[in-house]
Amino acid sequence: SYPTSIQDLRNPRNLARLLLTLAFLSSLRKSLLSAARSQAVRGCSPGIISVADKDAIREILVTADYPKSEIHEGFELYDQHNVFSSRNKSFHKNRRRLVAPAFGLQYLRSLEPIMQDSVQILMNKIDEILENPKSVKKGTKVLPRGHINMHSFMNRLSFDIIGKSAFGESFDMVLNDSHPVPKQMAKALKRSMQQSFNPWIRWLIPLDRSFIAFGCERVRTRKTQGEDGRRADLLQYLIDAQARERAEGNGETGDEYEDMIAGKLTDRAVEAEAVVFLIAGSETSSTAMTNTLMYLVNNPKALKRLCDELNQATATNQKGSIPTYDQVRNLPYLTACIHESMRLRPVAATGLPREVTEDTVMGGYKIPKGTIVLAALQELHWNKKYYPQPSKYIPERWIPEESPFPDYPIQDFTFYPFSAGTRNCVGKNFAMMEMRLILATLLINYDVVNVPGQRTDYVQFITTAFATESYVIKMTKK
Ligand code: HEM
Repeated sequence: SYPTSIQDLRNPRNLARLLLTLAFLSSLRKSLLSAARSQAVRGCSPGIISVADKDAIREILVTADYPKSEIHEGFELYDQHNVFSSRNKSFHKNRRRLVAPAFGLQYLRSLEPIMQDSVQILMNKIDEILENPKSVKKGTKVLPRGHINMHSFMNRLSFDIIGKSAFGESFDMVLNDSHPVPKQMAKALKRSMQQSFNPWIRWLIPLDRSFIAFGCERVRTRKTQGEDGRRADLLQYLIDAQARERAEGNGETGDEYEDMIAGKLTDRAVEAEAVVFLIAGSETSSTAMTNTLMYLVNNPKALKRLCDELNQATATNQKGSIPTYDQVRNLPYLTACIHESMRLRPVAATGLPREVTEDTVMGGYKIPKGTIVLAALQELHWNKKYYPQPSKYIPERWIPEESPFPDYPIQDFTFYPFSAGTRNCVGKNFAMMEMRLILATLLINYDVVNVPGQRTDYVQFITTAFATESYVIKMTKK
């Protein structure tokens, strides 16, 4: 029942109802006006199109390099552009120049111990559950002996690794699964995507951005510790880059807005970039690792061949130990298995939106200025012109001398799991190192077997995720 007279409004619940309705109507009016405006601009053409043609995708991402769409502003943290969200090319160029060296192979070497320690903790936890299936967190479903929810553990492990790498502190998700930040973040990102398409939702449920405050607090603590707090990690790289910029006379002017637009590494910018690493570098890696394990347990021949390769490469290691990155970085079959799973299930499956800046023609269609285009990566990766038997997991197709499809060598510009062009994934080397080390460690130390009858369909908010948030594998210690 809505208020019908001024007197009714004395009741706070009625007043709240009226305000909520007005907010909703105003937001709806805005959405309709904006839709009408775009329709007027474009005539009858649609506002958003999904593009799967190889040349058109290359044009979107590389040659024309269309700017990211307005939706990316949902990733601005504390009104700061950042390397992921920015739509401004000169800002992005400057910020990327400052951030990218942190992901150079040289610097990543220093993160190897972080990854190794984290995967050791994971192995300890898996061993504990194999011994006693009830030792999962209270309230979590107890699975039959030997069954491990790999989706959950990959997710928790990738948060621990990025927590340690970007903030110097693990979330201890593998151990306790109770830190509020990963859950808050996942929820906020999902909602932020929903809000981008339905702005009125923000009136009903405001975004919980407490995970950003957490990240900023950690950055400030590290900075106040000075040299005593120095560690070899991504955050330290940003802090050192800021000091270098200041020492070279490229520091801030003091005008907050000007500094932000110019891409200067202000204190706020360092905080924003560290939080972006957390957002961009957690669920992406964990989904890619779960996908690879899922394909392997469903393809025992490929699994056996990979285990043989890994065992041979680490034959001199003690039983139960973790390989070094040097032992696993150049293994062709491991790389092929990861590539094949990222071909079949790229985490940015539908592509992220870009905006066409001038009238153009793509694949024979006129595309008016202002249209949002999505590079449909999964469609491209499943095109049988480039990948025969596209729905099958065949790692050998990535090894030219062994490919069952010698007439179909892998072509350039048909595989974009990390996107391409100026906005490609800056964390690609980090992700590949993490995936190689973790998958190798698990497969060297455990026999893994498929548990049939599970749902494996997925949904996409910003990146793809298992719809059931679960994928169980049967494991036995070797
Ligand atoms: C398997 C794991 C990963 C995949 C598949 C992946 C994929 C991608 C893709 C497709 C983009 C382009 C997004 C767009 O077009 O808007 C991207 C951008 C980005 N990724 Fe990753 N990513 C992964 C891991 C990581 C990690 C571990 C980090 C950091 C630690 C990271 C940091 C970033 C950043 C900062 C950007 C924005 C780059 C820019 O616009 O200059 N990613 N990633």
